[in-house]
Amino acid sequence: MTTTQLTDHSARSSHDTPLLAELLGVSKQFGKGESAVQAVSGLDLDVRPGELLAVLGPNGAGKSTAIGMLTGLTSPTSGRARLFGRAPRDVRARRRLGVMLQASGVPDTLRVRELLTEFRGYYPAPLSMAQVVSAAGLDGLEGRMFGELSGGQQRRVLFGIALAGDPDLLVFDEPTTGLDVEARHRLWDTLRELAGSGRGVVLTTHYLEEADALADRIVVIDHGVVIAQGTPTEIKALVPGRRVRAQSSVSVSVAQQWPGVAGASREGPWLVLLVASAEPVLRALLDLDAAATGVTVTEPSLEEAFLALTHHMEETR
Ligand SMILES: Nc1ncnc2c1ncn2[C@@H]1O[C@H](COP(=O)(O)OP(=O)(O)OP(=O)(O)O)[C@@H](O)[C@H]1O
Repeated sequence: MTTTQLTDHSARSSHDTPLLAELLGVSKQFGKGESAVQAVSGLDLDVRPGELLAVLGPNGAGKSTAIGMLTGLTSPTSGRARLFGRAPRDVRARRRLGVMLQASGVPDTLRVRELLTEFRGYYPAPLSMAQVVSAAGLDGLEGRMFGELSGGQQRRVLFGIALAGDPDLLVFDEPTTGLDVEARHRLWDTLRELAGSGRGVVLTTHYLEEADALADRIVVIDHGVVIAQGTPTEIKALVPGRRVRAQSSVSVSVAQQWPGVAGASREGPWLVLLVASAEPVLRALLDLDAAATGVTVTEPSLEEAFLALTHHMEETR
């Protein structure tokens, strides 16, 4: 996945629609009665040209379901999905969309070149074979059968398939899962290039690091609803600023009552707190337990910050 000469789409996208795709109060229920699962509840989402949008959330949050409704794979139980101002299943909208899903359904016995030729054939103005091969990092793999490729190579082919039609909007469901560090960073470069050329790019990810490194905007979904959205800086500002660790006999339930404590846990003798601001918490800790030792204050990892955000929302819901 190297830098390639992708066509500029900025003029193309913005003249006909300010939003490439939109979910308006969509809900999705799978099954009925006791076994019903409410995967998504009243969710709003929009994607603009030239924007890289990361949809973040824990397992089962509703990310894939939301993406499925945006791309016409699934119909909402209620609410409305629009793709280029049309119903997502309208072929005129679908022609401008490229999707890379987690599961492929691609026949193992087809060769990479055949696959790309077939998918390019579905679109009125596809990228050239050379552009797809270069953008997806498939040089040298064109003659290989899909089923004989490694997991990471197969992901790259799926990426190439998503790009084949030269779409205005690209949707990737966990595109970097299974890629090694180098391949992941190369894919990031290509995703940046795609958004930089005026296309809209939506990706779901579990990796905060990835969303932080790439996204113009992050939407955090949990239990089928949007619990936060904004730039990476805005999202990080929503979550607690410090991690306080101390050997202390103070219980987790007592510490949770202190102002600004968003998360508290115990690791053996250690009390671990995620806090908005360290000073008042340190004061409360030492007031209650003058014998507390080994006190440290550090930046929380993004993982901890994210868990605190989703957990906090759960408690206040
Ligand atoms: N076809 C289906 N039939 C029944 N339940 C489903 C179906 N698809 C999804 N679900 C349920 O809907 C909820 C949301 O699933 P979804 O796949 O959208 O989550 P996700 O955020 O993409 O998760 P992950 O990160 O694990 O991929 C889950 O509880 C899941 O079990």
